[in-house]
Amino acid sequence: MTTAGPTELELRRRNFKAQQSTVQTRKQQAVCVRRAHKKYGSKSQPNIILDGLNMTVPKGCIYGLLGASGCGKTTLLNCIVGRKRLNSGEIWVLGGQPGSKGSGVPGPRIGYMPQEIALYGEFSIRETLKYFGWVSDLSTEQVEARLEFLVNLLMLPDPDRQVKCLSGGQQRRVSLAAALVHDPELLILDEPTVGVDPLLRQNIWGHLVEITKHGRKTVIITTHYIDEARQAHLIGLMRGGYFLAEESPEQLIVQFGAESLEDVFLKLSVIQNMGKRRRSSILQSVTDAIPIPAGSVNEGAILDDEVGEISGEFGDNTSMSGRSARRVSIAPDASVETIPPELPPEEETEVKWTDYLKIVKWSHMRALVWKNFLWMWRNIPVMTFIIGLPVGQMILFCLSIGHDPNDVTLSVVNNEINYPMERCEYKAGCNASYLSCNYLDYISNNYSLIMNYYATEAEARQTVEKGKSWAMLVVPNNFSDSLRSRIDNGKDTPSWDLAGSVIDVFSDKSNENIATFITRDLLFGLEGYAKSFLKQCDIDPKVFGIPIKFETPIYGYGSPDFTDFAAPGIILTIIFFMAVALTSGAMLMERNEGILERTLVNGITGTEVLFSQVITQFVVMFGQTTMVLVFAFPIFQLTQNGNWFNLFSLTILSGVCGMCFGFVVSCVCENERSATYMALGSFLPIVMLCGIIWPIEAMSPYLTWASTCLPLTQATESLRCIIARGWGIQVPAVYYGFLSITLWICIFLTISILVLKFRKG
Ligand SMILES: Nc1ncnc2c1ncn2[C@@H]1O[C@H](COP(=O)(O)OP(=O)(O)OP(=O)(O)O)[C@@H](O)[C@H]1O
Repeated sequence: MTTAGPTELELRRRNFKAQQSTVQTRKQQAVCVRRAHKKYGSKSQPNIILDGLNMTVPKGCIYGLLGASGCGKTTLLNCIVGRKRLNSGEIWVLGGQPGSKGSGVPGPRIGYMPQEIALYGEFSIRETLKYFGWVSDLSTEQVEARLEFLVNLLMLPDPDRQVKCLSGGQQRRVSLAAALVHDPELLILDEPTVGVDPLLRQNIWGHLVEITKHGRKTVIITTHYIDEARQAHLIGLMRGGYFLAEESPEQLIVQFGAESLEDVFLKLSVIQNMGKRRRSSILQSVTDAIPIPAGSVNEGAILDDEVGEISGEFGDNTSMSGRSARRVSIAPDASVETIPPELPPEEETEVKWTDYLKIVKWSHMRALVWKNFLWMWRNIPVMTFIIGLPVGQMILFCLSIGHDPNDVTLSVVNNEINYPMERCEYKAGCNASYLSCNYLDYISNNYSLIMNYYATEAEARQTVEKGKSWAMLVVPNNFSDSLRSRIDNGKDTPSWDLAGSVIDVFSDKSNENIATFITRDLLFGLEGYAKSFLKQCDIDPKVFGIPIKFETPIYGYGSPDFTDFAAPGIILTIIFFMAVALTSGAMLMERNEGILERTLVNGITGTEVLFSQVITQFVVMFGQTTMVLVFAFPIFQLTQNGNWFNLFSLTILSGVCGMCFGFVVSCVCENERSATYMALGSFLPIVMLCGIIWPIEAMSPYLTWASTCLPLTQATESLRCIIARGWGIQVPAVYYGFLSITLWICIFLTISILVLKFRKG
């Protein structure tokens, strides 16, 4: 669609006047790009995308950015909206440099529609527009009014339908509506008409023409339908990192005597290619055969494909770099010298020092937190799983870790009895014939050991060697008599009785834990049996006991309990890593679907995104922590002698710490896969080094030092002190845990904020 007759504004758009390139003139454009260089890839293999590109978008125009796929249009737009950084060059947007304080860019002055859909599939159209409207400081009533208008303009379906249920074309229109909802000064649309039918495309262009009519709004649009760009006031034809031409479509068509813009683009591309090979005489003849309108092409592009400026800059066309000054811009109509007086005023925003102190904006926080909760509400099965998962892990821990092994089999060769003719059974009394049978019976009854009897050592040894039994016990044939002699004679016991009163144990120590349990049971069992036997003989049991007595412990448990030892570390680890997974997952989802980029262009800051996630995830973590603690203590009866508040707050802090680590993971990693590697890669070191499953005192001295600095080490020790010793916050071992984890939260948050701030392009 074209407007009838040249308006004053159109005249202005066509009028160029050579003048000095000053910051002043650059600030007066809607967008002004100078000597832009942007490359991806490494130093040795750079992929140069923008190569000295100049671009001038006057206020109040529709600027069509055209070029082949992959030529760098999206990259250029991302640099303009402040989401990517140039390697060198300058960009001015609405009078300021993107990202500088007070420029308003990124912010609600811009409406940005990225190439990807970048919307929340679970939200309805209404909710989507409400979110983007709120982000841009609109009230709910204003959003509703705009919604009605945009539904009509873009022929959107019922606003209460969910975005994920719409067709691809409908989703693109919702995405466009989200960019238009706050009626911004500068609209940047990356291929808004892809997949849109011709009638609707016409509507969209009609709307763009309408909003730019009064010169207050500016539109930059990329499209693959080159001919629809005829409705733009200016077009930039991009190729090889710079513009082949930057001119009004009518003028280009006239100058090149072409039928369509597509023809112009083809001609310019051929000319540019020929310039690259101008030393070839064969190609030179072809070049000569193509009619080139005088002064209409970027000579620099022909002469030297490394250089890049072509801009016929609106009121600024002498601003060429040394290199690009060799180029000839597409000539403006030099006959017209006047510039209409009322250029849109220069945007100057005063920056107060207090602005630097404002970390978050409450309207932004409201929109973000509302959006996060709405997403959760729409994903109840996912959320149930997320809250239920730590509980499941805790139940598994309580059921599986730290308990004594059951039914451990031992192979016994008792040479005191004539096996298999005779049975080895308990016989009461001081004069019982086989004390070994009484001892083995005592052990079987009091410990979870199963005795299997064999006639020969060879048979018994085979069972151990084949893994059917964990140890072989060999009882000497005169064990009972020798033991009695030992008790009766004390230090005068003959050496044969000393040797004859010893049961030999041959263990399978391939499983250290089970071997240790067997050793413990045999020793404690012997002590227990000896005491009962001595009592039956009216002898003081102390005679046989070792001269050390373990009284009731001051803290902790009578018998070693690994479940209670490991529980504090396990609780903190579960909550920490669930938060890592949840946060990095949520952030990466937003980032990779382009939603985060879009939100940041709307003026939301990385810090606000982080804080909103902190608030939302905190609620989730609260639920997770409560459930985990309920299952660990009241239900599974793990020891808890301490203050519930301290226990709860330290667990929550570990979740917050995990959340902040999740932010770091999502900021540093490009995709879910690298995030998974990073999270998994950190899991085992933390579990191994933080004293969760083994005391840090047992580590090598250097590791002990390193371990002390890790996020969960002090916290685990602190939690152990709280629940096992019942210590309060005033005790250093307890508050060190709180301090260390708080310090880690600050470190992770700072890293995330810095990475979000500085990692662009
Ligand atoms: N993050 C990135 N890292 C490395 N290369 C990139 C990155 N983003 C884009 N590129 C490369 O930069 C070039 C320009 O990409 P860009 O998306 O800007 O092109 P485009 O003109 O918008 O293409 P299209 O019209 O197909 O969307 C492409 O070759 C692309 O592969």
